[in-house]
Amino acid sequence: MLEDINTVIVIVMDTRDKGVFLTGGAQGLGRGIVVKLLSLGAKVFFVDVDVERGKATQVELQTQYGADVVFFQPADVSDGEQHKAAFDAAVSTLGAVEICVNNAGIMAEDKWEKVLAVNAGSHIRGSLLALEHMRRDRGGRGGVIINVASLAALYPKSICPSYTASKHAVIGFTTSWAMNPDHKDHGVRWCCLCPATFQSGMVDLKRLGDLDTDTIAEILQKQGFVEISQVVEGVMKLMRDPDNNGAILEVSLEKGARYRRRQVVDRDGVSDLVVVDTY
Ligand SMILES: NC(=O)C1=CN([C@@H]2O[C@H](COP(=O)(O)OP(=O)(O)OC[C@H]3O[C@@H](n4cnc5c(N)ncnc54)[C@H](O)[C@@H]3O)[C@@H](O)[C@H]2O)C=CC1
Ligand SMILES: CCCCC/C=C\C=C\C(=O)C/C=C\C/C=C\CCCC(=O)O
Repeated sequence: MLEDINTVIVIVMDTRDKGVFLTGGAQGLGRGIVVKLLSLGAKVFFVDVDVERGKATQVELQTQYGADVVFFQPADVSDGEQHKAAFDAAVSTLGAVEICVNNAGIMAEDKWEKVLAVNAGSHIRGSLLALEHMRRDRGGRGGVIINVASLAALYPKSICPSYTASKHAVIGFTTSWAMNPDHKDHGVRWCCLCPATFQSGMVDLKRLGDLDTDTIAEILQKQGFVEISQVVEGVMKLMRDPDNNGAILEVSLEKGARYRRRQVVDRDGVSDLVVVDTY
């Protein structure tokens, strides 16, 4: 009797020896992603505007993983020149960048121009720098760009309109590039991460400008937090599947990690968008 064997072989992106450029890696989610990638054998170049914390993180991680696999450069990614200089330094240090994580972000409703410059501007610039470097049709190796958005990219949030606008911009930009007809030639995948609230420097109520901290504390208490480790696993999920492009991955307490939308790359080109869920 013949057995019915349905074997599905999934080849995941191997992160070993891959060059990674990440923004906002000194603490919080960025640091969590750096640690995970180092544990999987990647080489990471991270930047942060917080010089002291960045240096301390570099020293700690070099002691644990080796001086030749993790590098920190101070940079304010709302400044185009600093951002480009840091990306160029990453390429010359690592040889090539195949994974770019645009993670740096701020919440400061009283400084909306800065919020847009960091949360949207640096994600757009970082993506374009990475695309230009990675694209196979111009001599690169292909790769993946992960843009860290938020649940606030998917819903209106009356408490932080500028932050919400900046995150909606990230989704619009990333998913539009994912539909680019040259995808097959350039070989660069585009993904967005949309986590719910997790404990980090951003959830320091002293840093939230003139927002009503009592109300916020009450809301956060009621909602609860996802773990950074869950969010980091979401990043890995986006990164690993080499056919995954145009994905929006939500990570929430209620639903765990689930795709809102993704576009699977067909070997002959870019397939139709697969709408997994709508809101
Ligand atoms: N904490 C949360 O609940 C959530 C955060 N996010 C997003 O996750 C990302 C990471 O945030 P967290 O880890 O929570 O915050 P965090 O404040 O702990 O870490 C952010 C890092 O980015 C750095 N940074 C800020 N502005 C920068 C600039 N101009 N140039 C370079 N580095 C800069 C900070 O110095 C900091 O080290 C952000 O994009 C944030 O919007 C998304 C959903 C939920
Ligand atoms: C001003 C609210 C502070 C919330 C905690 C700090 C950072 C959270 C960043 C996020 O990206 C979390 C995702 C979405 C929540 C945004 C605001 C929460 C407001 C409450 C709500 O309407 O859900």
